[in-house]
Amino acid sequence: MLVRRADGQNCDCYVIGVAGGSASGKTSVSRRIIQMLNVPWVIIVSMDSFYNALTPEQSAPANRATSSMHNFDHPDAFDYEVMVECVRKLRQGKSVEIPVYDFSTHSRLNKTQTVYGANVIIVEGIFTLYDQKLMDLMDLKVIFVDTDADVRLARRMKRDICERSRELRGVIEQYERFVKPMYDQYVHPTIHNADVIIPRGLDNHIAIDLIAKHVQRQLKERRFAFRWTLARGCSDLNSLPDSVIILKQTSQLKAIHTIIRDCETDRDDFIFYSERLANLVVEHGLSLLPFESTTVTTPVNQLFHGKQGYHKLCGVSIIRAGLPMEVSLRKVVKDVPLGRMLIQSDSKTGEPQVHAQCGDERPWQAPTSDIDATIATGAAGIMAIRVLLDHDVPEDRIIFLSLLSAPQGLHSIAKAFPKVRIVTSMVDPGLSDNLYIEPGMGNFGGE
Ligand SMILES: Nc1ncnc2c1ncn2[C@@H]1O[C@H](COP(=O)(O)OP(=O)(O)O)[C@@H](O)[C@H]1O
Ligand SMILES: Nc1ccn([C@@H]2O[C@H](COP(=O)(O)O)[C@@H](O)[C@H]2O)c(=O)n1
Repeated sequence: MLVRRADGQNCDCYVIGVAGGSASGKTSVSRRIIQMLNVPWVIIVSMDSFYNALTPEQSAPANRATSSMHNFDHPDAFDYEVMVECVRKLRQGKSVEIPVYDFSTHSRLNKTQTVYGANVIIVEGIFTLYDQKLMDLMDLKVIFVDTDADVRLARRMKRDICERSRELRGVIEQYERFVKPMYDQYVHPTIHNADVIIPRGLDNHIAIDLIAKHVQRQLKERRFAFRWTLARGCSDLNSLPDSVIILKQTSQLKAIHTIIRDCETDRDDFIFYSERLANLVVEHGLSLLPFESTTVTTPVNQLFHGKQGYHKLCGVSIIRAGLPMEVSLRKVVKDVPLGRMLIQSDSKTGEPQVHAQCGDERPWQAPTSDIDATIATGAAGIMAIRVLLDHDVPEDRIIFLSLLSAPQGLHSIAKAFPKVRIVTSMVDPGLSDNLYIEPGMGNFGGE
């Protein structure tokens, strides 16, 4: 069953907004909710990242001396357009570049942080319940952390001096001139937009527990949605994303596929020919690696100008379907470090879940080959790639190798991770009602 919201959108993830005065505990409450939720892929997006950059005049050294000269507590201090676009994309499972804000210089740094879509997105900030377009993206709108003003001032003094390089006098001046009046005029009235109000913030264990349980229930109800949303999210099955590389459809390749797909083929032949197919895919994937020029001396004392590159490679296979391909990678690249991931389908829902990850003694390095025998909806592939990204593997260094794919899965992975290249030996027309590739090659890697 595909769960749909009243506005007709697919429920692909759950967005919670956390609003409240400065130092009321928004960040702390958001982190606590993550702990209590205990689900994979939860991210916090802070409004602080979307402060407008000061004008050159405002940021001149003379004016920068104290933060009490600028009003950072007025709703206009934020770039809602960019923020709404970021949250919208994250909600669709796409990756975004979030600006990095520096509180000591009141400016955006020249770098961004790549954030990937998640199951739950927590958006926190003083004005998260101010902008209608932002609130329209929220499922739980949300928690207004209402904490006493004197408690907030005390926390803010401590935090701003220790973490934001501020002087005590400046913190108090800023508080009296901007923080307090803006809170009374603009922040506090947004309490009317909240679905849930938490007095005392982090100390209110019961309220936080209730919220976590509510979100868990909602996620449970939607657990069918992930694979179905991916499968149905692709409208154009005839064209494929640019990041997909399909092996040349030669007669030899088709002959190998014919043997593997034939239900009459015996086990030995199946293993032999699927290994041959895996070798072809692995070899093609390796040809995409960056190679450096090098020169060697031949046995007749002549120079040969060649290439080298395998030393930075690491393979990660998705258990169990990816294991036969691991053998091919080991055959082609001697001593390649290998990691493995177990992504199992939930027995009732079929939803993929990461159960275990293990690497060999060497850390996962870039470039990395992520290998799975088939890509159907792309759900397991997306999970596997997220794990690699969490281990700081750059997206553009990941090459996903697969023997057989469905267009839906290729589109899903490419939409979420456009920089990941996907090599596959063949693309079948589509998916069956129970989300198997058709005509397919059966349960590859099964008993
Ligand atoms: N219930 C609490 N008890 C004690 N300190 C707290 C509590 N909640 C938050 N803090 C502290 O107050 C400061 C501001 O909290 P934070 O969660 O960052 O607030 P916000 O995100 O609303 O600005 C942090 O140093 C945090 O550790
Ligand atoms: N350059 C800046 C930008 C913002 N502030 C203050 O930060 C507060 C919001 O952040 P919280 O984590 O406390 O929600 C806001 O009240 C601004 O006054 C700043 O001091 N300098």
